[in-house]
Amino acid sequence: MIKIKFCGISHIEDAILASKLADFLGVVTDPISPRYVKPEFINIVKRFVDKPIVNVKVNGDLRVIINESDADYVQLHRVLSDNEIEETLSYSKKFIFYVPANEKFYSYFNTIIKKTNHLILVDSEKKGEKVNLEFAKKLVKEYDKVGIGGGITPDNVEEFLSLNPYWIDISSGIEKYKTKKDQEKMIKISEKVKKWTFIQ
Ligand SMILES: O=C(O)c1ccccc1N[C@@H]1O[C@H](COP(=O)(O)O)[C@@H](O)[C@H]1O
Repeated sequence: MIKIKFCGISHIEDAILASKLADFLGVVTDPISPRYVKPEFINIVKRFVDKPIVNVKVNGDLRVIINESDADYVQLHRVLSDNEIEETLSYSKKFIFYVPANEKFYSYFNTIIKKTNHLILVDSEKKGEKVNLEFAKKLVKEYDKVGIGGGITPDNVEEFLSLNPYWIDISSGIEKYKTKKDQEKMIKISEKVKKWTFIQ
């Protein structure tokens, strides 16, 4: 079954429901985000749920990010330098590498898959925009650990599932308002993913 990551979790009750419906829970600990929470929130969430928690970060030093919480994964939501990619090889942490959905980042994608075997998230170049699905489709075919994010909602999720990614990543599309998840939207997406797998 295609896996689900519900991202931008900032309330315990949302984390508890997400842990019943999704495979990964994302917590954004970068102050750049309106969904920002302190890294300590991850350690609190881990007391309530048994699904892997992803610490999503745009900026900051890798060593600091890795050590600031007990997250199971670190999602590096920026384009890394060659030195930073090399640096990730020295850590035992599991990473998610963000690849912006634009042809000009195809060589970056290739560098990551040659050097590492971590998860990759292909997501829109600009937050709030829909991902370039043609580019996402190409990456999904070339590497089996690609997830897709960027503009997924309960109403359009089938379009993303049809590319058969390893996982899908949803943040704003499951919100009631910024920072608060809409439980009905989370349930609707999870049901659609289950049904999709069943009819394939
Ligand atoms: O969600 C955020 O606020 C965020 C901030 C900074 C970097 C990444 C962020 N979220 C990631 O973007 C995807 C897609 O989001 P959306 O569904 O289009 O709103 C999300 O799942 C996170 O991995």
